[in-house]
Amino acid sequence: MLLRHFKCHIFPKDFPQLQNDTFLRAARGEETEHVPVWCMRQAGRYLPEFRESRAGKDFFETCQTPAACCELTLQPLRRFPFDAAIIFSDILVVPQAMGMDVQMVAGKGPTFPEPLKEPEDLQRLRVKVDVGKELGYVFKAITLTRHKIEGKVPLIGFTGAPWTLMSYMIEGGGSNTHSKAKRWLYRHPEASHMLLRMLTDVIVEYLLGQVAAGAQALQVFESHAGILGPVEFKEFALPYLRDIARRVKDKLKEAGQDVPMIVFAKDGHYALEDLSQSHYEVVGLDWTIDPQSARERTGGKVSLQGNMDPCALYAPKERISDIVKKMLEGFGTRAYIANLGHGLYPDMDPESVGAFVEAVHTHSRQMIKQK
Ligand SMILES: Cc1c2[nH]c(c1CCC(=O)O)Cc1[nH]c(c(CCC(=O)O)c1C)Cc1[nH]c(c(CCC(=O)O)c1C)Cc1[nH]c(c(CCC(=O)O)c1C)C2
Repeated sequence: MLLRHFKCHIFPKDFPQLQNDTFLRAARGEETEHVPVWCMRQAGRYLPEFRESRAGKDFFETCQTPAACCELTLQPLRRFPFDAAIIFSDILVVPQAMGMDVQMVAGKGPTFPEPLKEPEDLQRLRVKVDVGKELGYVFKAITLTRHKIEGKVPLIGFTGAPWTLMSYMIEGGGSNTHSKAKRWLYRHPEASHMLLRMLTDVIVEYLLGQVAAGAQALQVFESHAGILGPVEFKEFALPYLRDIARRVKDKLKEAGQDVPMIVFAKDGHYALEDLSQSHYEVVGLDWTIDPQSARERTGGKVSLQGNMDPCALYAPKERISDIVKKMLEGFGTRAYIANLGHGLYPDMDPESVGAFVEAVHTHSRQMIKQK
């Protein structure tokens, strides 16, 4: 069913031609004239126009309104010469599609009023999720944005990874220890695997639907990798990350499509070697990893993305420029996508973001010319 859905959606959309494919080429390890750059949470509260658009509106209602998602996605591009855009949405729309209630509580963040407590609670989840019906609003937002972006830069689709989503579904929201979710791993390993498999199935369809709708790259956020150790990561996170990439790629190949995939496992430095052999073209890095050692440990198998400490944006402009230069020297200019090591924070100065983008472009152009 999916492939049919797929084929009839991929071709007739007549999207404007892509003008800047630097990000896609870097993802594939090809030469570029400058290092491409984008920021996680670039569509976010550090922009006054974002705060104005979001004011007084429910967060998930905004996610369900394609025109609003499109506008929020495009806002940062009007200010800065980013080389990619990421669709405005949230990772928690997947648990919603599986039948869970998630609300955005002011001052607290996303909250599940009835989190999963015991394995029996898995029965509350939808057995078969109709992804087109439940998440069609994301696909519409992607298609609309692909048109409105006018081919300026590629559009990235995304999802949360199974372990990260599982931990939210059990914790009921953000957590410092994630001990409720980790309790499942140690006490209910079979039910944990069952939930992770259910999530994986939905995520695969969700990502394929995003590509069919117009996404030109896909990022998988394993934001809670750091709460696991190497043993648990190998058992409860890595197999599902691999399965997602393999299944998505197999289906895309059948449809004659090739879309680069990025895996970002926050604080998962212990898994870097494994991640670089997980069928993703790009491995995203947080700032706790030294660029050179990341290159050595991934052995030239993948492109790398990251990893300036977001807090470096609090530094004066000249210092940001120096930090960027060092980062570029560490990673090298080939097979590299500049980004922060995690998302932008709401109190960051848009001008510093501009300085970051400019420093990446200016220094990398110079370095590439001197090669
Ligand atoms: C801007 C925003 C988003 N989500 C949330 C906000 C802030 C709330 C608001 O603006 O009203 C709530 C929002 N959504 C979430 C949180 C974190 C909650 C917590 O764990 O405490 C918050 C505050 C959950 C979430 N949501 C997301 C992640 C993975 C990335 C990461 O590690 O930060 C996670 C963990 C993904 C996400 N979320 C969002 C994007 C948009 C595109 C972009 O990056 O520009 C993306 C990619 C958008």
